Amino acid sequence: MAKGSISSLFYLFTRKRTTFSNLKSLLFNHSLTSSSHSQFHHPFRPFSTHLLNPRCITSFSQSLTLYGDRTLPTRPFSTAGEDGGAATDEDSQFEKGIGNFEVGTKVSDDVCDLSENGVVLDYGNDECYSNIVDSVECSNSSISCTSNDNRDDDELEDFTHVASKDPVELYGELKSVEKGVKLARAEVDVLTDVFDYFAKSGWASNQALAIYIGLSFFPTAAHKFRNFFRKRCSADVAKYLISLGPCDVAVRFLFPVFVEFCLVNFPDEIKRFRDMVKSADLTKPHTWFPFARAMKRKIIYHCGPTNSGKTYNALQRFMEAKKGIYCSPLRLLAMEVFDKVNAKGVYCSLLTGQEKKHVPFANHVACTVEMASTQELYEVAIVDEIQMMADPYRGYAWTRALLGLKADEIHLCGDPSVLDIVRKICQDTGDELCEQHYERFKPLVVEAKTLLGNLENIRSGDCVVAFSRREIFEVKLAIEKTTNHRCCVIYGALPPETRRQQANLFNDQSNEYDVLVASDAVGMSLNLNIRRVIFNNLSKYNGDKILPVPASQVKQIAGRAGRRGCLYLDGLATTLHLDYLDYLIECLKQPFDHVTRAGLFPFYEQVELFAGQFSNLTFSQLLEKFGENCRLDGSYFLCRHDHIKKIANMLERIQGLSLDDRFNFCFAPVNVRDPKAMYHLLKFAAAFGQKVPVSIAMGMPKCSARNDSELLDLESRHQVLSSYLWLSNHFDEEKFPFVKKAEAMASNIAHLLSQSLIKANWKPESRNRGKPKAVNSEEEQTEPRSEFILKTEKKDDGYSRPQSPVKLSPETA
Ligand SMILES: Nc1ncnc2c1ncn2[C@@H]1O[C@H](COP(=O)(O)OP(=O)(O)OP(=O)(O)O)[C@@H](O)[C@H]1O
Repeated sequence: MAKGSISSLFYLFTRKRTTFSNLKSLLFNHSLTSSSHSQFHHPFRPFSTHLLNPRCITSFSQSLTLYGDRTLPTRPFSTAGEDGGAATDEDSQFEKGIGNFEVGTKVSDDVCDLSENGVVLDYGNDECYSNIVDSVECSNSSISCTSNDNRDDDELEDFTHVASKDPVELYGELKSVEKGVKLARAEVDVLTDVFDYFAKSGWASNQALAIYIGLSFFPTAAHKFRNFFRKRCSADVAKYLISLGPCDVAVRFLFPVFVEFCLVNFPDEIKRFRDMVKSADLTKPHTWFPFARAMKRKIIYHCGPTNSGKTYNALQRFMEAKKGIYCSPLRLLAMEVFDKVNAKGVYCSLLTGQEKKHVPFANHVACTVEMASTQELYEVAIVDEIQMMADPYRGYAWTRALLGLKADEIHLCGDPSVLDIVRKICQDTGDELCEQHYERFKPLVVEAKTLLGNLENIRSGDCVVAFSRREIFEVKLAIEKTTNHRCCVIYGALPPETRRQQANLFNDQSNEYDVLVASDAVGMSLNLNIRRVIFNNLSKYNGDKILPVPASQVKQIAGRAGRRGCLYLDGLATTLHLDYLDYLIECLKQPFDHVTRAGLFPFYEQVELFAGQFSNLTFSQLLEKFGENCRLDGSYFLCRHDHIKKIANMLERIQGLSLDDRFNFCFAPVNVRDPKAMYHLLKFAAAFGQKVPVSIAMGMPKCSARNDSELLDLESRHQVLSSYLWLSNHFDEEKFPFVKKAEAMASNIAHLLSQSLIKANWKPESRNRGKPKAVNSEEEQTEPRSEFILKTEKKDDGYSRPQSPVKLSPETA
């Protein structure tokens, strides 16, 4: 008997007694020793790569170096959504992958015909296949013999001529064969095991990604391949595989033939998966703006701390230019620039998500950064607060502006934290970068005495900074109770008009409102007559836990004191309590962070392209899948979009919305933690979906707030109107015919809010019971009430004294 046959029989004898798990451990042992038999079984053959993606070649050659090692090669690209960790858990990956791609899968005729063509053996159907697998899985007997990997050399037939066969040639031979060799049932069982092993191979499925066989489609492809192969394979090839048994060596022998098979038989599936991968490709974002790339742009980075004249200088160039755009992080700032520039005789329009104020003959526009046009040509563009490109939620808007603005000169204003990343981006875009470094006009002095925990030490021109709405009103109440000072308040949930009114009230020296109590919303660019910034505390709730306020933010806020042009010579910064002083000093001493990645988010067109690959996913699932599958360069991160998914989920059951509509609705500015705002958004979307004019469906309060819940109600109502106006600007205006009414209502409510704040002297309530509304910047956050109270010390005056962040978090100790 030939050596090969002996070894086959030997294998066949043992396989029936092998449990599936033992088979796995056997294979594990086998793979550890596989290098030893590679020398006589399978001189590793290069397979045809002329049709393959270069990635395939790279990853395949990587795998060569790992040959005989159990480590799986690095996946060529991120497909976490499909395999969820294929490299580490082959079985679970196999389970996960099965069937997902089956929907709509079209197998070419050649493959479909196989079942009717030249059937030699009778177990090519799925039932038989699963029975065979089951029989292996159900067997409980343990292994009592060694695997074929441990056989003596002289037991083995020489299969070098098979092992070294060119895969294209081998595939050609298989294709041309009418009828394969007739095998005994036991031999067929072995072959089935070999192909079963192949179908479950993490290595093979991973490598197949390089020819765009997705992980979910891989089992189907492997199954078709098995049918094809088994019915057409020649005696020597069959014997060779039987002699190998189910092992990595067999997988590596089969894989190149499998590649040829897939390229011929699954062009549609390959194209579909390639399109999906391509559509989730966010690499090289600078190439998304070919017109901007065709321009010779000069980037001027005005780089320095707060109050150093960066924006002032950039605005000088803006006003000199024939045509300019100013991109602001906040509506409020866009409005300020709009007013300032027009006051200087330079016609300038205003464009924010909520309002369009077109000034006749204006060539300039002040807009919020998300609204910046990448179509228009400008002489000068300003992108203010450029460090926001690292913002986890909104960073993409700054990145887009930097990459896409078509302007001869682009002035970036911001701190140095994103300087490195801007340098890198300019290298990619080929733009000239010119750095202008600035120093603060006035020194910032830290008052070591602090307020010793006593708000009676408040002085005129002080700004107390607190990090939640509740705290702001508590502090205001305490100051007004214990001193003769009156307080203005500024926080993110207030409409820009109200914030502006409060800022003017504070800046105006002729009234009694000489103290400001504000959230970190005060940190961005507002020009305020602040003598001293006092941190009420230096910890804030980040939506998950209470953490120390980051040093960059502390600097930005403290920097508001003593701005050029204000009444006070020096800028002072201190804390309410001595406990915080060290942390404040530490923050102010710290150099700026060096951010290495900028935010990115796909355009609608990219999401639409991606959506084309999946017919049955909801928009939220689509975003999830995109997030899992997208590829990014090392210089970028995908911006967080939890709030978008939240809205997407809420709108899921609304009929009549296209993908485009959903995308737009999900970007509407709404506090996802405000049930009233969410409810109205849902109503707007429902009406829009029914193709009826979207009405505001909300009454107008008659008077200013008399308590905190009425104040909260006004804030919510303003936000609903703000969403309505935003939607009217992002959809066909005919669908939102009550714009004028919404504008009037919003303006009235902003006025009522201003009036309410002047007399507000009540204890703060929370919007959601147990979850007080935080007011930190534009991105509102909430904090768990119970946790917060737990971490504060109640004082006799009813004012809560928070603990030092150093005590709250060991990270800062
Ligand atoms: N050359 C100047 N002449 C007159 N006023 C100036 C000059 N430079 C700056 N200012 C004023 O100084 C204040 C701070 O300037 P600016 O807003 O440009 O600083 P910044 O560095 O951009 O600060 P931030 O980062 O906080 O916005 C502004 O009120 C501005 O009008």
